[in-house]
Amino acid sequence: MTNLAPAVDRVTDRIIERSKASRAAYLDMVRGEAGKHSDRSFLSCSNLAHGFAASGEDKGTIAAMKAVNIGIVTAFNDMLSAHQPYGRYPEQMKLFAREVGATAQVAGGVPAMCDGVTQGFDGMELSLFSRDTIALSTAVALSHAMFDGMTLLGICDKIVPGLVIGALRFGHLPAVFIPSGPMPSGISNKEKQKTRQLYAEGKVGREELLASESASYHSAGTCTFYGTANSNQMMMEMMGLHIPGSAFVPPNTPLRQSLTRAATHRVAAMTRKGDDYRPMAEVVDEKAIVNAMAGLLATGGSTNHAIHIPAMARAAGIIVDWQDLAELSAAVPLLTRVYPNGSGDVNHFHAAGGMAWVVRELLDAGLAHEDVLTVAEGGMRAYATEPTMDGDQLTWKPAPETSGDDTMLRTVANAFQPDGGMRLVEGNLGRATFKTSAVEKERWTIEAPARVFDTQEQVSAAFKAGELDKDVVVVVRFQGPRANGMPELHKLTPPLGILQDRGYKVALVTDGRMSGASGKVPAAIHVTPEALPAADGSWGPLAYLRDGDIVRVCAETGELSTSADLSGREPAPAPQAAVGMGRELFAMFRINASGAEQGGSAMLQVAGL
Ligand SMILES: O=C(O)[C@H](O)[C@@H](O)[C@H](O)[C@H](O)COP(=O)(O)O
Ligand code: SF4
Repeated sequence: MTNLAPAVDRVTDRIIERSKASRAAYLDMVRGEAGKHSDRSFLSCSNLAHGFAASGEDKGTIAAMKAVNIGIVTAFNDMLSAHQPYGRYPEQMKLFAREVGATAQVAGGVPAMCDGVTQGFDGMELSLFSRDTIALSTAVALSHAMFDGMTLLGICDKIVPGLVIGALRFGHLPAVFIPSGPMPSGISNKEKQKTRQLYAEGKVGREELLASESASYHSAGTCTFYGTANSNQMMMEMMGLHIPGSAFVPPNTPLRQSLTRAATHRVAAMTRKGDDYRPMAEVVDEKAIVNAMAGLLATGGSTNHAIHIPAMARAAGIIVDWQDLAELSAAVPLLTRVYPNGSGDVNHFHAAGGMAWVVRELLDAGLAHEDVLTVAEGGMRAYATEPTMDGDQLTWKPAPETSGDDTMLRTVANAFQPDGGMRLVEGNLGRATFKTSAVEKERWTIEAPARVFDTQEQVSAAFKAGELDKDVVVVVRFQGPRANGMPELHKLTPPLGILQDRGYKVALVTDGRMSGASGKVPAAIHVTPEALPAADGSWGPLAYLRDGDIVRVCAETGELSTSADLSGREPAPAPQAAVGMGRELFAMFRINASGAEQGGSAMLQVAGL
């Protein structure tokens, strides 16, 4: 085993030390649950009868209490192309479970928002808190306590983080996450972006735009850009919660079905009923969280994980912050360029060597922990292999020795950037995330007069009126968790990209989020503290900014500041909380939300996690 890189060792030790009390409390809770609820023997006859009444041919097996019963938590719906294949999974998984003398039941469903459907509209203001809604729904499903193990069916943005958070609170059970795979590649992302910019300039109409979008997002499976959904799949590999190499195998293929079968069999083999008990609580430890961060940085993954990783970690009693991420980013090189960080998509990435390549490179360079418990036998090294069919047998082969495409996938020794895709920028405007992997290096430093907006619609109107045709730092505030649920402002990418293409120096500064698919335009996002006043009445610095203030964003020096003297200024009036599209129902999530760096969660904050 390779010696760990000093930064990985240092950050891991710091996280372990910082988390000592909270991690011990978490593991005590889990051990207590394992004693009380690790199978259904504590349930009453009436509870049990209700629990297996509709289980058909599995009833006798479940009632006999001897066989493993697997709980399936599913995020199936027709809205997410990535989740649509899940509709048929439970029936298949019941067959697979019976193959090993086990049973499976759908414990419950969880909601799933497609950020692509809600992007740019009111529904996007529910997106971040849909993660916690998913965690709560996962707990409701598993609270039936009929299960010896659990399988989680979810892929996209807030769904995997929500499932991880919810399942961790049942961490006495073994867990395997089961993806469905990316859709076949459509038109190139560059073509898609070009048509979008032409539409934003009024040079093509909705008909051409819809044709282009539909040629990109064209069938079942995960969208193929490397956004939050596919960053989730990378993380599940890095955390050892997938069957190795499951992340990017296409849907509706024999290999995909074999991986789903293997996942079902694997959960059945890891319960307390057998001799290889692997509770999720022990798989997701500090080293697994560091491995997830290392994978995120090495692949230029979604900035949303600067928020979700702290939240998932807290659910396991582990406290991480943006300084941890920044120090790892300085040590973990960028090994991949997948759109929006390059031109190829996840199908090309998978074909070029994929996650097996990334894991091998990170392990061999000591940039990820090898001595971790995973759901696979063989620990983290097993994830440096890729699954394939040998006849009808599922088998694994080592990652390729040479990259299938070195414009997309490289070794540590020949990385695209010596550091990871994400930087911390901070100063008198707060702390923020800056994704360097998707922005040309000459745009990492922008200093220009600010134009300050309270909504993304105001930005679009100013763009259309030609008011932004100059060097400008576009500030969009009151977009934080407590203000309006911290929506993604991804619709700003085309107009700001046009300004950039016109030769202007442009940057975005916001307490909101961007899509994992956002790129091209330098952006300091997740600004914390957010503009809206905290519970103690203190306003975030963005609330005091005015048009014309000089703002400097610099990913090289890690700076986010203004030369304006904000002292003595009155804050801008905060917008009223919106109603409609269900947003009023999420007021309790907004009022109690923690800052983005702590995970942006009312649920975790109020639970004291
Ligand atoms: O974080 C993400 O990855 C995004 O939320 C993504 O899931 C969303 O669907 C984008 O909006 C897709 O990009 P387009 O909107 O450009 O299609
Ligand atoms: S990747 Fe984004 S747009 Fe695609 S299905 Fe998932 S949530 Fe929807």
